[in-house]
Amino acid sequence: NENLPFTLILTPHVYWAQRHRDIYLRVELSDAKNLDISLQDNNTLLFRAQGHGAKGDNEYRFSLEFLEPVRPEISHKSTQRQVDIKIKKQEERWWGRLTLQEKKPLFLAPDFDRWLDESDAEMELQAKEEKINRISVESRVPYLGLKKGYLFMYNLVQFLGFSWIFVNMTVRLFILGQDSFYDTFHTTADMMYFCQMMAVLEVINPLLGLVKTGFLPAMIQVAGRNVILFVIFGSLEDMQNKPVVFFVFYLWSTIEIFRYPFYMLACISTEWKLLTWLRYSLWIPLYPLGVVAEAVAVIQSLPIFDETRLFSLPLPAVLGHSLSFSFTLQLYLVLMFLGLFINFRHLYKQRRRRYRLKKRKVH
Ligand SMILES: CCCCCCCCCCCCC[C@@H](O)CC(=O)SCCNC(=O)CCNC(=O)[C@H](O)C(C)(C)COP(=O)(O)OP(=O)(O)OC[C@H]1O[C@@H](n2cnc3c(N)ncnc32)[C@H](O)[C@@H]1OP(=O)(O)O
Repeated sequence: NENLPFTLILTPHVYWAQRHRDIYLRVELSDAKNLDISLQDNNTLLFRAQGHGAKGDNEYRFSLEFLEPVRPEISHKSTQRQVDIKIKKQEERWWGRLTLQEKKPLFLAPDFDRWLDESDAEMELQAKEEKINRISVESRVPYLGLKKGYLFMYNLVQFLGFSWIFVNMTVRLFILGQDSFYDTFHTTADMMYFCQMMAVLEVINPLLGLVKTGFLPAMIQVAGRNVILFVIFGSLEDMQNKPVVFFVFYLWSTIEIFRYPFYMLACISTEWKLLTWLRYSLWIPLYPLGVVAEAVAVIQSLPIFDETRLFSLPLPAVLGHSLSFSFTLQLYLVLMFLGLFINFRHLYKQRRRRYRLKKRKVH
């Protein structure tokens, strides 16, 4: 009763957190009724309600004089467990503390469920603004919808192609065992040709600014695979029934059945954590293994090129007959390990960037 001077005033526990624009208060009062929340002098919040708090069913009150002025509109929501209050700051800036008085009231504590420090809150704000900008730009520019549609379809087609290869090889491996190694090329090459020809778009896409991929890593990836597929396997029949084809195709398709669905989800702004982890982790064992398998294929092809003189370079008579293509391939072997180094570093950076960003968002 307001008229009785010795009435005991009960205060609920209040937890707080802030963002650059807002203050959040969580009042520990269950089944709160007769809520009276108001603002005095632009910076003092007065709270009164009946509910179940630390001292049982009672009327609870508190007041908070904020460090800086806040806006008059206060939104609140009373649930079975608590009362949530959101207050907008008048000036959009970070406060050093909540209250004007330096000493924190006893009933007040940080809300660690919502707590962010200033730099994390800045990141959150930036991410929100980026998302809003993206959505508003996307709704205004139909071309962006077209871009996402194109990328989604491209990734879907690649996913289906590589899944077909992967499943086909796996089933044959289970049924035929090691015998399946020898005719991988004849059973899957057409699909691999199709997928790898399509993959040329992965070099064009960054050039057109459609994806953020670097041109060089994409070029190394696509050119590297196409040399193996079209020059080593495609042009030498003797290479086509070697087991190395199995290992090369299997390593390529294993990563792609995770990478393309990851991109598909990115196109519709969705993420599955496990898929993201697989996309940014599987390359760690697969990439070096892939390069080793490709190097074995190149090494195995050297004597065949020497023998068949295919793609050999005619030389003036004084320098000999012709320069075997195997010399070019030996040079290529060195390039391959350079390519491995560049792309391994690139993928490592992409992984770090992805997980550093994620970590910051989680806080
Ligand atoms: C210059 C002449 C060179 C001649 C060649 C000489 C050397 C040859 C050596 C070659 C060695 C190759 C060996 C290799 O063939 C062995 C294997 O492949 S073994 C199997 C394992 N392999 C892998 O794991 C590699 C798989 N490939 C890749 O990861 C990519 O091709 C690569 C270019 C290497 C890296 O990808 P990227 O840079 O795109 O990284 P992100 O996935 O993080 O993407 C960056 C952002 O762009 C968005 N993005 C990219 N592509 C798409 C797409 N198709 N659709 C939608 N969005 C896409 C992606 O979402 C990222 O966006 P955000 O940053 O917002 O998340």
